[in-house]
Amino acid sequence: MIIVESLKKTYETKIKKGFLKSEKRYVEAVRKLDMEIEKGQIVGLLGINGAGKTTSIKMLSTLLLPTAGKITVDGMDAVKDAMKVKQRINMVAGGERMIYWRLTGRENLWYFGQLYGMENKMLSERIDYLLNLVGIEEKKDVPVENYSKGMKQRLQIARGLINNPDYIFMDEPTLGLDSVISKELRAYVKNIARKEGKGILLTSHYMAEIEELCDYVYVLNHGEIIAQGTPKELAAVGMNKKILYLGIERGSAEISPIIDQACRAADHTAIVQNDTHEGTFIITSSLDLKGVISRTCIDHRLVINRLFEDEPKLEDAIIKLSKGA
Ligand SMILES: Nc1ncnc2c1ncn2[C@@H]1O[C@H](COP(=O)(O)OP(=O)(O)OP(=O)(O)O)[C@@H](O)[C@H]1O
Repeated sequence: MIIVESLKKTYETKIKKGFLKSEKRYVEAVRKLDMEIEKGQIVGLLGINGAGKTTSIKMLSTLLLPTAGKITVDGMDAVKDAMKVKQRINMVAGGERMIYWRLTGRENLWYFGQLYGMENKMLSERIDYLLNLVGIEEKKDVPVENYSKGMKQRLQIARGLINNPDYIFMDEPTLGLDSVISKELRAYVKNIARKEGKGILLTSHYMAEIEELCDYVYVLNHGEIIAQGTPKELAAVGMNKKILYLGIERGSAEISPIIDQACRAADHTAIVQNDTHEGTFIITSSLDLKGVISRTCIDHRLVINRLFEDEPKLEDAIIKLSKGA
């Protein structure tokens, strides 16, 4: 398990003040980060631009030294035992960084495997396995510059798995990919966690991706965790009113006051919008009015053809949480 305790990163920068003078400036990119990542789990790290996600991932990947706090990877300190920790982790970045275009897919994996000091036979077997896992075996001897965007990103994932890490940090892995390729890539990410038992930390600007993939989510704002929970729990935060959609067969002008009165009797703040001709209603209330509506329709012999609640959206919750903080 990875345990992150009170992690902090302050960048020190210099601003030019005149010809010879400069002034020191401090940016508190991460103020206090506490989180846990278990093997086989996909954990999301969310936040608006500049919240501190990339800085956090860089510290977890041992690329950046924390100013304060502690990261423990399976009992090992990520700063003191950095060399041992490096063997257990890896990072996958979005876009086209960290791969060499002139080299083939196989040559890229060979190069990165050698950086980990892997023995030739073992590395060769690992590469064959990974090329197969991410589905680019057929193109393994083609230079990467001839790969499609999706293939390059699958190669990125294979590169991130080259040292057979227990934990992978993925920073925007589907950045710039179209929805078909993103979907395909999400399936690979899921497989890596579920079948290979890897612990994954994922940042993404695509909320649907976080909702689909993550078991647990941390929301970062100005370098601090302001909320955490399952995507469903977090999405519910953004929704303080329930929105019900009701459809009634053979809509007529008489139905409208019946539904309106029944809803307002249960919750006087309820708002009922309707289209009598279509027999459709949108009901906004702080209470769950499904039972009231069903009973009213039965009493008045009205046939319901649809009654469903609007699903709360993670995106709305994140915006609300960030604004509130
Ligand atoms: N090398 C650096 N030196 C100084 N300040 C930095 C440096 N890197 C990042 N920052 C600042 O730290 C803060 C957090 O940046 P970071 O890139 O970690 O956020 P982020 O959540 O990943 O943002 P994005 O979603 O835009 O990538 C920002 O205010 C940024 O300007």
